[in-house]
This record gives sequence, structure tokens and C-alpha cells, in this order.
Amino acid sequence: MNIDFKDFLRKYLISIGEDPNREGLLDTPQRVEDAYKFLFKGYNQNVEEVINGALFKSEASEMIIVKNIELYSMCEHHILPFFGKCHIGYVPEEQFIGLSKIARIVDIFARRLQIQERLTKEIGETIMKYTNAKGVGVVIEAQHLCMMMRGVEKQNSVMTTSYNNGVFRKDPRTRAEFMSLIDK
Ligand SMILES: Nc1nc2c(ncn2[C@@H]2O[C@H](COP(=O)(O)OP(=O)(O)OP(=O)(O)O)[C@@H](O)[C@H]2O)c(=O)[nH]1
Ligand SMILES: [Zn+2]
Repeated sequence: MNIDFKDFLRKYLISIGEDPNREGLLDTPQRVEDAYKFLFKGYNQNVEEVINGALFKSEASEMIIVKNIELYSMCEHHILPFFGKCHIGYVPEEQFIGLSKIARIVDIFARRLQIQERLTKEIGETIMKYTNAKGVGVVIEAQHLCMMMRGVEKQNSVMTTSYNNGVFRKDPRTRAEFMSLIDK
């Protein structure tokens, strides 16, 4: 579909009662287009290219945790931000993944229109697929602006979602170890 985004934005400004020709708004369509390219860049990213071969052989089989990865995404119902933290743990099977790549995988899926549950699952499934780990656990805690600045207007509610696979699903002790290491 060939949509001129700046043209659309000018119509959008008129529809909310604005004048797209007033000085302060003249460059706004271009700015929003640039901002959206960044916020939705996940649609054009390829997981393999992002991982870039950063998978390393390992004898280690202890749980690896990366916690407090900050996360910004956009809710698919209202196109408003939700933001918070993502905690990831995995038990490697002969290989581990470059540390930064875990955060990059979070961003590939966060930089799209999302619901928190699907985002959590997509991150977990992708780490599982590419590391071939014994198990993966993902917890996301996030606040949704669609619940804060409109709608029910609840400022302090935090949504927590989780995804467990492999030993994280089968073995309650592994899950408990993960939860205690991320202070949950
Ligand atoms: N489960 C889940 N719900 C979400 C997420 N983001 C937004 N929502 C909810 O999606 C629902 C959409 O409900 P609708 O009744 O169709 O939309 P609405 O009239 O704007 O709803 P209100 O927000 O209650 O005013 C709302 O309850 C939102 O809080 C998410 O990531 N996960
Ligand atoms: Zn929403």
C-alpha cells in the first residue's frame, strides 16, 4: 500500500482541530514520520542479522540472567506507549548468546505494535529457537499509557506477564530460582 505518511499526518492534524499550516506544526509530519520509523523499526529487522553469529560454545550449564532490560513498546489497541522492564533467564545447552543480543531481541519485538502477552512470548520463543537452550524464562513488568492518561486513568497499575519454556516450565525449582534471582 502506497500511503503518503506526511499527507496522512496533515489530515490527522486537521481532524483533531489543528491547522497543519501554522508555524509550529509545519515540520511535524516529517518529525512524526521519522519518530515512527524508529518506534516501529522492528518490522524491518531480521533476528539472524541482529544476532550476527554471536553464539558461543560453552561448558556452563548454570542459569544465565539478564534483568532490568528497559523496554518501550506501543500498544496495538490505542497506539500509545507501554514501557517497563524485561527480565530474561535461560539455562544454556552447549552454547550461549552474546549479552547485548538479548537486549536487541527484546527491541526487535518491542518496536512494533504489541500487546504485552505476545511480546513476552515472542521474545521467549526467539531466544529458545536461536540458543537451543534447556529452557527460557521471560518476565515483563510494564505500565500502559492507555490506562494512565485516558480510559480508567490508573497511574500505578503494573502489568506482569511471563513466558516459561523447557526446564522453566517442567521444573518448578528452576522457575523459583529464576524468580528469586530477579527479586520476584
Ligand atoms: N491484555 C492486554 N490488554 C491490553 C494491552 N494493552 C491494552 N490493553 C487493553 O485492551 C483493551 C481494549 O478494550 P476496548 O474496550 O476494546 O477499548 P477501550 O474502549 O479503549 O477500553 P478502555 O481502555 O477500557 O477505555 C483495554 O482493556 C486495554 O486496557 C496489553 O498489552 N495486554
Ligand atoms: Zn492501549
